Amino acid sequence: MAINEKRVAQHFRNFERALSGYNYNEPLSRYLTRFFKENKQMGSSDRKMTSRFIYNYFRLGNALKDANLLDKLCFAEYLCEVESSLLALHYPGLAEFSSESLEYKLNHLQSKINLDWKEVFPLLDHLSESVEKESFVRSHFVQPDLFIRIKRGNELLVSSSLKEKGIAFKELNPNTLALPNGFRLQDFSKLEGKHEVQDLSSQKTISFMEASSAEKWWDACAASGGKALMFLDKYPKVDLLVSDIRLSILRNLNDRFDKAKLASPKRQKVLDLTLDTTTILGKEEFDGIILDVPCSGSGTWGRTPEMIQQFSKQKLQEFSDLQKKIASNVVKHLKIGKPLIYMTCSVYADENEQVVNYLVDQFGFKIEKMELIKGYENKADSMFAARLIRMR
Ligand SMILES: C[S@@+](CC[C@H](N)C(=O)[O-])C[C@H]1O[C@@H](n2cnc3c(N)ncnc32)[C@H](O)[C@@H]1O
Repeated sequence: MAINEKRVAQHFRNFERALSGYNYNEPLSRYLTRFFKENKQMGSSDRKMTSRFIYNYFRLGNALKDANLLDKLCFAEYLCEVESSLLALHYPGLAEFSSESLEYKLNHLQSKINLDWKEVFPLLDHLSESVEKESFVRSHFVQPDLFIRIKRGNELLVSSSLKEKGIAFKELNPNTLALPNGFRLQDFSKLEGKHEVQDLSSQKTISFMEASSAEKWWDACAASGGKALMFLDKYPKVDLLVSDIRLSILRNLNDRFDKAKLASPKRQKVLDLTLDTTTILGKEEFDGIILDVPCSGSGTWGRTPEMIQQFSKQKLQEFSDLQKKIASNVVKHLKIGKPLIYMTCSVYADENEQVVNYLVDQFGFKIEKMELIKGYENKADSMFAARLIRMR
């Protein structure tokens, strides 16, 4: 491979500039969109390389903290790519092994430069017990897939349209497809409203939400309705109340329902679940509550690796306290004998099993089903879900 040294140096300078302007107050993807808009002189290959470098850099998380920027990027390129001009230029000895497995390359860097995989991801000793630590950490060097959930009744139409266009996809079940990352679904206007972008593990949580037609349910942290859309696609006759602390996000929910050509849930409320909910809901009780609580999002950091360096024990404690408070406040609105579906997109026991155990101890819930859904085995996010029955 002939290396254009000037181009490689230019790509590295672009990366340095993009990185130094990032202040972590917004998602990296949004920052980069703005950065590219403000730097119109950058061509498409410059933009592509800057994105690649900055994402790969963040994938190293907290490892190699003392290494200089160029070295760190080279090692990240080694782990994340099978071919890299930057690596070939600066570390030709490593570049020779670029096409080896990730496991091999991690071991190689461990022996060569003391890279310790245990330093990549924060607070590994807090992970839910069933997470296999090394595989989980390793998964952060690979970009997850893009998953869609096909609305019931549209399975054939969506998959045949993609086939017609020669798009390679994996069918995981009739309603779930994995697509190559970066695939521009928005270019397929014909398919609008017939599918939702939704991670594989998130789709799996539907098995925790078993409901019956005439029931009344509450999605208490509905956000823009990812779970609500999935729930009502399966249980269209359930009477669903959706609420969130943010009014703006409920507007997004309505937009998504409009696009999906589904009637938005009739009952919507802005509700802060850390406060007394009876002022708004009175003594209302539900046949089921979906509680997809605010969390660290640590099961999704393969998509947002910029978050890895920002996390701390204190933040974890704050999330765990908030989750216990929110869960405690919704319990009184659940009928006895009915399920609370507690969910996070976190891999930390403090936000998962520990909150469930708290609910069991404080309110006598029975655990019907509980699982850390291991997305890292399928190029997907990891999530936690539990179906808890109120016994008293
Ligand atoms: C993990 S997201 C929910 C995702 C959503 N269920 C979905 O599937 O798209 C958590 C939501 O909790 C909301 N939230 C945060 N603090 C809250 C509070 N104190 N009371 C109610 N909702 C809160 C956030 O606004 C956020 O939309």
